[in-house]
Amino acid sequence: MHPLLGVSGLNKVYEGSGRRVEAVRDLTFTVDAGELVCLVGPSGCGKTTLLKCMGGLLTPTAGEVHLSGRKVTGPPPGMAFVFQEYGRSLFPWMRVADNVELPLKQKNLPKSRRRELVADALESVDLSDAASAYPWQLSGGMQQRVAIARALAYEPEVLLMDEPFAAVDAQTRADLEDLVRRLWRERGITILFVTHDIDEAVYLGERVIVLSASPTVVQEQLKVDLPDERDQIHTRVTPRFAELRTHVYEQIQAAKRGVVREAPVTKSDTPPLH
Ligand SMILES: Nc1ncnc2c1ncn2[C@@H]1O[C@H](COP(=O)(O)OP(=O)(O)OP(=O)(O)O)[C@@H](O)[C@H]1O
Repeated sequence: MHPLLGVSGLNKVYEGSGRRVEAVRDLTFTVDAGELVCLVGPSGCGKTTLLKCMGGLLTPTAGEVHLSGRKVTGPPPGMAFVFQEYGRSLFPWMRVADNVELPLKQKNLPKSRRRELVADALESVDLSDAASAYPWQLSGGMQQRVAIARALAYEPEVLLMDEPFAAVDAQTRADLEDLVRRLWRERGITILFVTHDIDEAVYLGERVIVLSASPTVVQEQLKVDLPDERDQIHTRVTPRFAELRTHVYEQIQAAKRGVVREAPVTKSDTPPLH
């Protein structure tokens, strides 16, 4: 079976204004259909660059991205994004429902189907009653839920999320994390979630891919063997959660010092239970 998403030998060099930055050196990993994978790495390690290459928004200098066996050369129809800056990703002059509906207009769906998808997505993020509000009338967390609804309504195969909760307060963030896990379980979407927050990566992911400092390679892949049912109060205080987060933390520290593990990439590479 082919993985749904494949990144092979990805390299990205930015050149211009007398500056040459090798943001991503050599990245190879795959994501299976229905997985929820978190990518975590030090600040500036090229996470956004990687997601933009995966989403066909940037052309890699070398290497390839495949979605369902097809090479990505531009934004693929089966992918949706949620970015960190919800304030900039929603149109302030459009009502919530219109913001959610906008990308669907490219899909040539009848108006009635579009309305159905919008209503369903807003209900999923618990915002049905905000359909006719403007984004600026909502809190930051609510605006990010609108951005999530817009991505859901599009019915993507893959959802790419780039530090989507970095700008909201801690309590809202916890709620949004639980929302992502719930939507993932209910809808069976494949999710690639980028974060620099180690706890968030371990709490959310079924697998964590640790990236090195720039120029970036995969430092390690770690299977998160926490129970499927997770909750903010109990999961985060389990000994296993602490072990996993410590392990990822150590890997990131090693990555910052430039120590790459000798056998970095195995899916079953989970620190032993103590
Ligand atoms: N358009 C660009 N032109 C030149 N250099 C760039 C460009 N975009 C990113 N870079 C450089 O590439 C490197 C990786 O940047 P990127 O934004 O991908 O990292 P990141 O891991 O997402 O960062 P953060 O965690 O701080 O959001 C940085 O050194 C950055 O300065």
